[in-house]
Amino acid sequence: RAPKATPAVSKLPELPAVIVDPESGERYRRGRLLGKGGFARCYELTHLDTHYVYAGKIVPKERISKPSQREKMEREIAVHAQLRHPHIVGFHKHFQDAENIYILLELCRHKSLLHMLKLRKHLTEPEVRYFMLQIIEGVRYLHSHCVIHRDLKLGNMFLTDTMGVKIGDFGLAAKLEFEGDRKRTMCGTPNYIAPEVLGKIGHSFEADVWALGCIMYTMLVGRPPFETSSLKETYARIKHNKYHFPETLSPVAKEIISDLLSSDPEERPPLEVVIDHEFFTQGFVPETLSPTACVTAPDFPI
Ligand SMILES: COc1cc(C(=O)NC2CCN(C)CC2)ccc1Nc1cc2c(cn1)c(C)nn2-c1cc(Cl)cc(-c2ccccc2C(N)=O)c1
Repeated sequence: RAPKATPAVSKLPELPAVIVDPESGERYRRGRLLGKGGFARCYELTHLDTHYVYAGKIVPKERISKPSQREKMEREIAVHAQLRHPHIVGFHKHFQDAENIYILLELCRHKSLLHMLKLRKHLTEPEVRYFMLQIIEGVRYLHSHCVIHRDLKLGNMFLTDTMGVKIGDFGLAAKLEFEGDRKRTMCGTPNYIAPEVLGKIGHSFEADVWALGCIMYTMLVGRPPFETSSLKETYARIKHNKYHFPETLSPVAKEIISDLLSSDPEERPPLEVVIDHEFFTQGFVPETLSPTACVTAPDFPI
């Protein structure tokens, strides 16, 4: 029998070294590839006049040829463009040319919490207090603007020069249209998916609170609470709320994480209650963190 032909994956055309915004004529030098996510490739883009450096997400139009893919891209831009907050990644502008869609975002030079955790294995409680308080402020801002992020995860928590946290990647975000509105579908699979999203019974802001519980557990323990080698088993553990705490975790950390990981969305505390929990009020919170210290394992527990 003739050998099976390998499916041809269309090779993307080389991107130009200088990218021009057709409407404004502004030019950007394309620097190094920072990473890939979904259909996007992310490069350092330097404005040739101001020399300002952006994280430029570039999406080839041929990769989003279906109407549903185009609508998803347009929704991500529409949601992110309206947001402005110290703990939300800055949205500068977007434009397109014949081949690509370009989204210019705030560059976060210390990458993300995912990169940091990979170097550190797990973080200390003071560091988790420092990062969680900023992430919670960002999520409170989103919810106050009727936006559910729906894919809060360490890889979307970007770190600035001063180790500040900025929430990014609004590719799965949704805007609720009215009080009590609930979403029943989602195109794409969040990393820390809540039980009500799995059960397709309708989800809202509480799905983000669940993800915050997963993020906090992962930073302290070094692995996600429901992680297994099989997606089916992971989903079964989420549905049955099956996870364990290592003995090393303090009782207050266990208590707030358990609240955030309540199976019933209505039992998860509102974020204004979370920040008043003893874990955040009774423990040392660093004013600042040093970039170098953060990415090297401490010799002693701080
Ligand atoms: C200097 O700033 C950065 C350096 C690096 C870096 O050194 N990456 C190295 C990874 C290993 N390879 C071999 C060499 C490059 C990563 C992110 C940076 N900053 C940054 C990225 C940003 C944003 C703001 N700031 C925003 C907003 N979005 N993204 C963004 C966008 C997309 Cl499409 C992918 C990813 C992405 C990059 C890598 C892994 C994971 C991801 C991910 N999906 O988050 C990130």
